[in-house]
Amino acid sequence: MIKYTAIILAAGQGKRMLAGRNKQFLLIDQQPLILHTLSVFDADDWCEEIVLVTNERERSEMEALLASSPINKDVRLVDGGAERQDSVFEGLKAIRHTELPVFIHDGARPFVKADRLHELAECTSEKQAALLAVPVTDTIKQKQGNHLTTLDRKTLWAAQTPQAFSYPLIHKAHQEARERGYYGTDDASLVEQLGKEVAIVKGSYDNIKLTTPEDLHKAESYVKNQRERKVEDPSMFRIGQGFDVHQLTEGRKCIIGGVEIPYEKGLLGHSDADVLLHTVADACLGAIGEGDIGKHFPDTDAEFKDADSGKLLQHVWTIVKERGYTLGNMDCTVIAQAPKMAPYIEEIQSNIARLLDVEVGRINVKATTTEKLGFTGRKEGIAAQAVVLLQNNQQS
Ligand SMILES: Nc1ccn([C@@H]2O[C@H](COP(=O)(O)OP(=O)(O)OP(=O)(O)O)[C@@H](O)[C@H]2O)c(=O)n1
Ligand SMILES: C[C@](O)(CO)[C@H](O)COP(=O)(O)O
Repeated sequence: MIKYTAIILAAGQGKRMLAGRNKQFLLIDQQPLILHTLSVFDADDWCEEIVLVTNERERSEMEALLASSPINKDVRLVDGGAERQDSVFEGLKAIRHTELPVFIHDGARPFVKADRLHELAECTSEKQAALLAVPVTDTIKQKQGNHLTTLDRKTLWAAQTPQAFSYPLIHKAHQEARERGYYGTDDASLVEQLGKEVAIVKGSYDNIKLTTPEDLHKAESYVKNQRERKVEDPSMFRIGQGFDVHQLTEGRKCIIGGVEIPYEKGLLGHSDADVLLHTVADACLGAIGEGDIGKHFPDTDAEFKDADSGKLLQHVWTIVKERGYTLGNMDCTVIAQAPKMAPYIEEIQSNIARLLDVEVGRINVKATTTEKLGFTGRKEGIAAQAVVLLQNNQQS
């Protein structure tokens, strides 16, 4: 667990929302926007300190809102400034745990998820500066006069928040920007101005900033959709199954269950094509109702080209754990005419146990041929199946 502090910005006016008042107080699913945002950080054990930057004129209203809210953590209020950047600086001055990485987050982004916060914390503790961002999906044109230029979409990322930094670095970046009279539209840009690298942690397209009235409608339907998907009384156990196939081809490695198996052919795929770890990840996602790995790691995304499937499985497992589940047990079958799997089964079981940080006794891996029948029998490909049983600890 990497502890962090959070500055939540709510001192704007929300002019583009056209609501005649600061959008932070507008209701989404009968709860003010700012409470949705604060509750994410309130629920996150990694978050050690919260500073809420508010508008001087709205301070008493905000205090009253917090007093009657279900937020448990102590939320320290400070008055913001004229521009977002001024508000961040006021927030920075109020932070007490300056030894921890500081997250700067728009109060107007209520849908950021704990798994993104944790990946950001891990990245920041290593790299000093990081932000959540998503690849741009539209084609972006730059207009200068009447002249249009089309930018190379492959290089473009849409910046989100939180943006996270070591405290001394972001304090220095803000201090120097103030001295130069530079105003950026985000905090990472101030660090970029110092010539320092800022790392990207992939965010989610759901992490929208509520800016215009249309965003309010999107937020309402997002919350409604989340509520409908939520199982109010999650059962003690959830079961999931996975199935995957990869083609055997020359010139590729044959990696199964994280073990590189010597064989004349290897498995073809966008990632390292580890058919068994993909199956296990799918079974885990299936058990928590989170779709499949295609949804989380699209094979159109260059980031996952030749990706280590062990890392993908660990990411999936973080999501499972954050939902409060642990592994009951898992049973997997590798369906391969060749290579012979028996010599590698124990190593594969240990590998999966290590990736999930569980006892190896909870993992069973077996292998079968299909008696030379079908595509596996003809050695054209390898298939794998898995079932997992998850146990909900929050219930017990
Ligand atoms: N002086 C400011 C301006 C903005 N913010 C905060 O920064 C976040 C992102 O800004 P934006 O979405 O632009 O919010 P507003 O400034 O409120 O909106 P608008 O620009 O439409 O007036 C918001 O949570 C907003 O409350 C702030 O704390 N202090
Ligand atoms: C910080 C930010 O949310 C990243 O996308 C964005 O730049 C804030 O801009 P705004 O003009 O204050 O909405």
